[in-house]
Amino acid sequence: MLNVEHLSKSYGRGKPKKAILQDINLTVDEGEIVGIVGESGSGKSTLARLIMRLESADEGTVSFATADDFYASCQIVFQNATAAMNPSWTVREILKEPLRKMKGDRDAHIREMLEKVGLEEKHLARRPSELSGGERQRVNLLRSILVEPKLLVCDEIVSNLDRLIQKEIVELIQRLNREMGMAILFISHDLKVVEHLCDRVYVMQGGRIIEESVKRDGHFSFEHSYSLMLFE
Ligand SMILES: Nc1ncnc2c1ncn2[C@@H]1O[C@H](COP(=O)(O)OP(=O)(O)OP(=O)(O)O)[C@@H](O)[C@H]1O
Repeated sequence: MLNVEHLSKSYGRGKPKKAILQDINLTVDEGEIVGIVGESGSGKSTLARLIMRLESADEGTVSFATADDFYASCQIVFQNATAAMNPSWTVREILKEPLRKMKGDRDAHIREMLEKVGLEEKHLARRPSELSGGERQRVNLLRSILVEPKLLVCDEIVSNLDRLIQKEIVELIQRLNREMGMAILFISHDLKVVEHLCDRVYVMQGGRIIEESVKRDGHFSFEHSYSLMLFE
């Protein structure tokens, strides 16, 4: 469904420029949950931005099988739910915004989807500051899935949450995948969460994908020394 081929990106005006991504190749199939792991600075978020067309690549292509309306097919959730939301808006206003092009009853659609992420109607009248961290991340997630995308890119979405809320959000992602058939590209440096959640994983180091593994019997297996060290 998502096909990334030979993607490269550099930043800076100097020569040589700083290479951030080099010859990245990856796929996400329909209904799959795919992880991307790697240490801080390895290029994971840059890759997410390129996949979402928020920035252009220097070389390579990102293609999406059902790309007739990219916005409706592919959505992203970022780590910092607080920064991602207008603090003066109510949850209802925040959720209505991505549906501005929708024909029909936007309120009814929001009410129907609220339940999918474990929120209630009482949350609609609140502002982000009146929600817990877990509730804020649910609103953030809900905002991205209201258009029922085929692919959801999650960039470190459980990183700043405590273990219990992390678990709830991971279960929520699993449910969205199961019930809505949504494919997930889950970017994280939390290897435990990735091993639990993902069917397949790519390991990034220094802007390159150095290894890929498919989960068997609940575990990934690696050969590259860097991946072995990460997952040790
Ligand atoms: N707009 C930019 N201009 C210049 N350099 C950038 C820009 N965005 C990212 N970088 C650099 O690209 C490298 C990769 O950053 P990126 O945020 O993609 O890594 P990451 O793996 O997501 O890290 P983290 O896990 O800490 O978020 C870093 O060295 C960063 O400083």
